[in-house]
Amino acid sequence: MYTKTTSIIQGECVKLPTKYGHFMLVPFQEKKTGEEHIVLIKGAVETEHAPLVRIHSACATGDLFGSLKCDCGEQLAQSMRMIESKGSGVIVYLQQEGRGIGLMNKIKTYKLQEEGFDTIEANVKLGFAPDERDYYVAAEILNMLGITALKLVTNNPDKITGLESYGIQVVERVPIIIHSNPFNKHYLDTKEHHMGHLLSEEKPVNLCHDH
Ligand SMILES: Nc1nc2c(ncn2[C@@H]2O[C@H](COP(=O)(O)OP(=O)(O)OP(=O)(O)O)[C@@H](O)[C@H]2O)c(=O)[nH]1
Ligand SMILES: [Zn+2]
Repeated sequence: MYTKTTSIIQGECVKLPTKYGHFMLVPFQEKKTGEEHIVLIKGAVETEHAPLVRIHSACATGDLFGSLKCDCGEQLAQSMRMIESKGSGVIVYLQQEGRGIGLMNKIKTYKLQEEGFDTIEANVKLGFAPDERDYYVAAEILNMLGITALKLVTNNPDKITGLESYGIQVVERVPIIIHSNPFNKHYLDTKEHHMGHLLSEEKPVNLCHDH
């Protein structure tokens, strides 16, 4: 169960004008590991009941270089556009490269994928679970921002259960519609059919009518 022991340091809050809109940026650092995470905030989210939030796991290849092998870069851009057009929301950018296995290992999985393994098989072949992520740090950051309920921008049900296991209430899932390309089609099919990602629905799903 989530406890309020703070294992994270919050840094200075500064303005970050971007091509998607104007945000405030706050860095966070885990005390134990030194790992750094980035939060972008738009609007007075601490006063909203359930602000729009995107929890995004780092993907250097997709987010920085525009790789077509995954949907990460486009999901991040769409989330920022969504928050900008709503006028408020939060991006929590977590250092969880390669679904938590790190860059070196993710690239090893890419090598295995070039040899014909899918994204799950490649992780397992290296001795990892298909997804090694945990959302404790995300929950802690959200708590520090005064956010205990939110609308989550995601297609991944594991993120919802992961956050809820640490006491964050996900009142709605807001899907991100991504169109596949020849380089990520197999990856997206695997996410949809073997990892439970909800890639075909188009409407926001209200998960919580009675709270
Ligand atoms: N191990 C591994 N990680 C990958 C691969 N392709 C992308 N990733 C990582 O997968 C993660 C995707 O992060 P997100 O986009 O936040 O999460 P998601 O599980 O796709 O869920 P939503 O985007 O919220 O729908 C990032 O950490 C990427 O680095 C791959 O083939 N193997
Ligand atoms: Zn990616």
